[in-house]
Amino acid sequence: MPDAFPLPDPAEALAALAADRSRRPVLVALDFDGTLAPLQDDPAASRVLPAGVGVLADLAATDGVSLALVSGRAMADLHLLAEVPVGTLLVGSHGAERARVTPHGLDRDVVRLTDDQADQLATLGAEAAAVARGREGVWVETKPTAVVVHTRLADADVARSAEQESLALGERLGTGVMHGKAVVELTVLHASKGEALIALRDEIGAPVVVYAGDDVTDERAFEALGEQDITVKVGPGDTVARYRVQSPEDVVAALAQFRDALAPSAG
Ligand SMILES: O=P(O)(O)OC[C@H]1O[C@H](O[C@H]2O[C@H](CO)[C@@H](O)[C@H](O)[C@H]2O)[C@H](O)[C@@H](O)[C@@H]1O
Repeated sequence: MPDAFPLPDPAEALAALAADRSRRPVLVALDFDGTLAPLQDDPAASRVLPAGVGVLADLAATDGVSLALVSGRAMADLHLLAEVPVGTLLVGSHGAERARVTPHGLDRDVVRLTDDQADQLATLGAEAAAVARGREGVWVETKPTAVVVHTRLADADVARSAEQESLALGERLGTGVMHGKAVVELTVLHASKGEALIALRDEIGAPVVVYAGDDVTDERAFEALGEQDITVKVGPGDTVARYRVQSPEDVVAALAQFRDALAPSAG
């Protein structure tokens, strides 16, 4: 099916960026699920595409490039599943968790909830479990700052009613609500991929950010970036990104081309 909103492929913009040494360091920031890792019924089965593993390692080792993963995943989950190279910056829980991969494990900021927030998380968990109860294929994931109602395995009408109830629950008891791909996420902390990305860019002093993502939460990141940045929507759907590719395989191919174009001028 043709895209309702056709957007150019990022290849040309990435090639121009690679050729321009004045625009370093570049922050290459990537979403995980649906961007580097194809979507799975079981979130524990998600992995970076095999062809992407080496490309990420090469980018992380390239002078003038900082690599970051910016994900809704809980930090521990992201670190375990993504297996990214030392030096990679990790943003988890949509911005609520931050870490850097070191040779000895994660150097991380631990999220501390107030007593009230911990109570709120427990209540959301219990109420979300009540939404899932009796609905085949609906289940609840618990993260340090959120609970997530998953509906990917449910029939369409079951999924729809579970998502509607979850959204209402979030409005009633959550601090934030996010409706992603077959998930409704109910959070007890305000967090945004956009704010996290801008904080990373400022810390690194990157004049250009390359960001790719596939889901509605990635729109917060696209919105936070500017004309000088390269924002890439993965797959179909409305977006404020400037470029589009169709799949995680396309993301890896674009990153490989970027890596190759950077190489001659890296020394
Ligand atoms: O920001 P992301 O890296 O894209 O993470 C967002 C959510 O990812 C996970 O859910 C999504 O991926 C699952 C595995 O492919 C899929 O089953 C689910 O339907 C997707 O929504 C994760 O489970 C969530 O906690 C993340 O917020």
